[in-house]
Amino acid sequence: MLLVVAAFIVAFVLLLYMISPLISPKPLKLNGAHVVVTGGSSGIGKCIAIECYRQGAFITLVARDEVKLLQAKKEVEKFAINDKQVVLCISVDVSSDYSQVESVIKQAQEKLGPVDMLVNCAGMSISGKFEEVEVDRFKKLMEVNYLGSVYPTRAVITTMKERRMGRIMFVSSQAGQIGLFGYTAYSPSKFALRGLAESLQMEIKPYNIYVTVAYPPDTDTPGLAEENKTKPLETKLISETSGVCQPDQVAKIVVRDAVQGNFNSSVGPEWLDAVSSHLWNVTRHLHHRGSPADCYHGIVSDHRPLLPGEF
Ligand SMILES: NC(=O)C1=CN([C@@H]2O[C@H](COP(=O)(O)OP(=O)(O)OC[C@H]3O[C@@H](n4cnc5c(N)ncnc54)[C@H](OP(=O)(O)O)[C@@H]3O)[C@@H](O)[C@H]2O)C=CC1
Ligand SMILES: CCCCCCCCCCCCCCCC(=O)[C@@H](N)CO
Repeated sequence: MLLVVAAFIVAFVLLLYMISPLISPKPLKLNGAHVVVTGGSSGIGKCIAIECYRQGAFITLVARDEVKLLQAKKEVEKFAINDKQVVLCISVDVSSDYSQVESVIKQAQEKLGPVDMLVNCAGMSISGKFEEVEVDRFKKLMEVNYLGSVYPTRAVITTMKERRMGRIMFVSSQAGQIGLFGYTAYSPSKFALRGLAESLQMEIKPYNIYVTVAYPPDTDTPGLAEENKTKPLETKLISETSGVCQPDQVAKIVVRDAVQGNFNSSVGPEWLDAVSSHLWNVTRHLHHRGSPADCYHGIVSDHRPLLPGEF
């Protein structure tokens, strides 16, 4: 009798253990993990690398400019918590040629072991009115922001599936949740990441691999400073409603979410999530008076802007 009860208890615990990954994944242990960060030499990517390093990870920084890479490596190394930790630098364009990306990922795995977490943060932004953005920029942004995330992901996925573990982060943007004035070239490249992430997550959940999509607001980085040089006033005014974050704050939030295996990682005001899912309706209402950006045009051209209650 006692034996039967014991057997039941063992079976029950075993069952719980088996289904536990279906309920919520086991957090990834960053201590000793190998984290690859594309775009790791600057801005948000560099802060993500630091955040992981200070939790004991081994880091591979991926970007093009070797001088910036070495500079970033030195900065990251200041946050070591033990003397075994390593920061590896790899110079490659993540968007141009898959075989190159595949071969540098292979090199990184030979040096620091299989990739436990891939952070796709390499990216760029161009803003401007649709007809003023050079036509070839639309292609460029899709290449860097979208294909530049597909290639590294493709290069790590087989090993992750074999090992039945891993994390993949895509750094989208709030402009990847809602389309905004001035972002006709940028937003679609960030929306694309969500389609990729959702489809991929469905395929790889059975392999205990978790995908995170991060949606940061404007963040104080060299990339933002560059973008601001040519940003239309309307875009500035709209973006201001969401504020400007510091890259180390963003890094903390998105790394925590990736470690926990959360699919969405929103940074900044919670209300944006709600707005984004209802924006289509909001837009439809606004069309009685003009496009959503018109309320911001209002600010610019001294017409009375729409108030929230008037939507
Ligand atoms: N800052 C912001 O306001 C926000 C940024 N984001 C997104 O976060 C990510 C990082 O932005 P941020 O930190 O501002 O950018 P930065 O311009 O400061 O850094 C971009 C990084 O990506 C690398 N990179 C760019 N293109 C390539 C490429 N083709 N191949 C390899 N590496 C490349 C750069 O190095 P190198 O040039 O040497 O290759 C650099 O390390 C981007 O994807 C951006 O869209 C999202 C929301 C807000
Ligand atoms: C009618 C309802 C109106 C809703 C307003 C919502 C406001 C959202 C502001 C979004 C800011 C976009 C930041 C893009 C950041 C980015 O990715 C670039 N900076 C990259 O360099």
